[in-house]
Amino acid sequence: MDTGTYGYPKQGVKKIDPSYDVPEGVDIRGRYDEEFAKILTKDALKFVAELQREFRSHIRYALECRKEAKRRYNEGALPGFDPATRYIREGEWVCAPVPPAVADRKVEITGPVERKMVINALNSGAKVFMADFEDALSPSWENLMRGQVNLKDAVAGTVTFNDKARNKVYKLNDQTAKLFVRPRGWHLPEAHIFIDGEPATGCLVDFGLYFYHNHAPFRQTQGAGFGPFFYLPKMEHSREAKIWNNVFERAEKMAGIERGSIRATVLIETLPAVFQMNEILYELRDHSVGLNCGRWDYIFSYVKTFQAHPDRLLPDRVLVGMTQHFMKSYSDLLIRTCHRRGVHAMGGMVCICDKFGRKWNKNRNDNIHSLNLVHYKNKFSNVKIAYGFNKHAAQIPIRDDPAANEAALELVRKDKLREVKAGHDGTWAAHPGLIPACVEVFNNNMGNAPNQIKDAKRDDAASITEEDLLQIPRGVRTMDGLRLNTRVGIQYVAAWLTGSGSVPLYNLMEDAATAEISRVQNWQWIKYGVELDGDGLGVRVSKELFSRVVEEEMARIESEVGKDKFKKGMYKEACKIFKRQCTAPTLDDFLTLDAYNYIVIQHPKGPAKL
Ligand SMILES: CC(=O)SCCNC(=O)CCNC(=O)[C@H](O)C(C)(C)COP(=O)(O)OP(=O)(O)OC[C@H]1O[C@@H](n2cnc3c(N)ncnc32)[C@H](O)[C@@H]1OP(=O)(O)O
Ligand SMILES: O=CC(=O)O
Ligand SMILES: [Mg+2]
Repeated sequence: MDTGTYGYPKQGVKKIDPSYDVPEGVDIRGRYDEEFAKILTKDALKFVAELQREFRSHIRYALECRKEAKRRYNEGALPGFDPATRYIREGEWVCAPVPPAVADRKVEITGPVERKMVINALNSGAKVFMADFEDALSPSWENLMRGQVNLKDAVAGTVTFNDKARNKVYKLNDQTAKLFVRPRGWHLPEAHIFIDGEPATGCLVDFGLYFYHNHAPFRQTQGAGFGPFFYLPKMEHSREAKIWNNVFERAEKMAGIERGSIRATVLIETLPAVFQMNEILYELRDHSVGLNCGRWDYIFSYVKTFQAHPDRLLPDRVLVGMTQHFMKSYSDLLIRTCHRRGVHAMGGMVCICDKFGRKWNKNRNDNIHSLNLVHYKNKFSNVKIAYGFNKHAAQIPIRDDPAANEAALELVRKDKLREVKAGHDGTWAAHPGLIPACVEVFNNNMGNAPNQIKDAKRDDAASITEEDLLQIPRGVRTMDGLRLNTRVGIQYVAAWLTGSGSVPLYNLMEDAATAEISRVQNWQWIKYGVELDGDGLGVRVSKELFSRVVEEEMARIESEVGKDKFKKGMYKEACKIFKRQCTAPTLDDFLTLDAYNYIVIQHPKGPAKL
């Protein structure tokens, strides 16, 4: 098809729908857009289709293996180190040297591939910007394709954004962060691109299109001969890392660039993967720049892995912080593993880690509101319980309240101090407002050294055992926790359905990973009828109780966001999805898989369901 058929014909002539010029076997079902067509070129799609054809059976097999592992865990098995790969764990080998362009990664900012945020993130003063097609992005056709356009312009150095309402033009500074791109996880399909009659694998679309258009300029302007750079999410086993390694080799061959040019940091954010860290690095040893503690998905994965183990219930979400033994063991072992293999050990998304002694008093009564629990309120309004656990939350700046903002920043500094002292080479922040505080802590503790790979060997962590990594988190469960999970979960899904994959809720950052914790925790508590032992109420969670909590939290959301926004938003649909998932007899693997059906818009309109 030549480009002449794309446009709209002259007035009076019947409109011909423009369409993409596709290679054999590829069918684009997403809306046509001239800008998108510059990304969805025939050659770029040919590359994506080649990746899909070469790796689809490997991906299918890896996903089948996940199911098989789930079946074993559900029958009582525990994840652990694989005796068959002991030689890899015990062998003396190192990954390829870290490329000089990314030796220093002290502070990394993350964010969705939205145009203004891409510019702000690259200008933020962070060393790296992780541009996210994953936890922080709702994968609608528009978001994905605009994201590709934005990244292409960013790599070319030409990206601008005109905020007409504020009369402000955004453009890149002279000095910008280095770009890493995080494609979706293996499990997510791309329902707007069919290859040989099947939806494409989401991450191969994200990777393939980005790589195809950007590898050459990226290596020239950003990577000093290396790159592009990636973050790889949600893997459960080294066989998945092996697929990525092969994808990278295939891409390098296509581009005619040296093997080992592409580099990636793998997020260790599933419980099974913590036992595979050496094996994952080994598979990617020519393409690795380290591992990252994806702490939020990791907590989600703890619940998911132990979904059939009622003896391993999580306490309130805010209590599962980095000082819980299983979390500390995970981050310590990650540091040791990475440094032993010569690569970065990256910390996680900034959070509050606050020793707090919580008191029930009159000021907290709002949290037990209604549910006909007035008598409980009265009964317990004077009860004082000092729990002394850590409060754990993804922090962003608090506008309009300097004192609260300073207190939050202080907690961020503490979390970052813990990370840098433990030996992490860098950390994550979700907002530009947190970068100076994080930079200060890392610079103060690392001086001019770009990283701690050689200096923080953490040999003491060699003794960390399977028991350490699986230890049940301590803490209480409360009605507050159930309510907060519900209120946050529903609002997050509502935002996701309307195109926002990361949102500020109650002065904290929520994204797909944090929302997953809320969902699976509710599911677990309902499934096992847990007693809410933390607030002295002694109430057991049941479907009926949850239904009433949902009703009341929906009323609260409506009053908080206002009737108009509530009506126009997708709160009711979100509530339906969230409620169904929390009460399903078997746990859905991912919140976003079912929700994805709601955001697929195919052209010409066809059945959206996958
Ligand atoms: C568990 C994980 O996977 S963590 C990684 C995935 N999650 C993320 O990446 C979350 C990233 N963060 C965000 O999306 C945002 O910070 C939010 C949604 C939490 C809050 O966003 P907002 O409400 O817009 O924040 P706020 O109004 O304070 O923003 C102020 C300015 O900072 C910018 N900004 C905020 N966060 C970011 C970011 N992460 N990257 C770049 N710019 C940002 C805004 O665009 C805005 O710019 P402007 O003043 O030029 O208009
Ligand atoms: O992706 C990061 C996480 O914490 O999850
Ligand atoms: Mg994650």
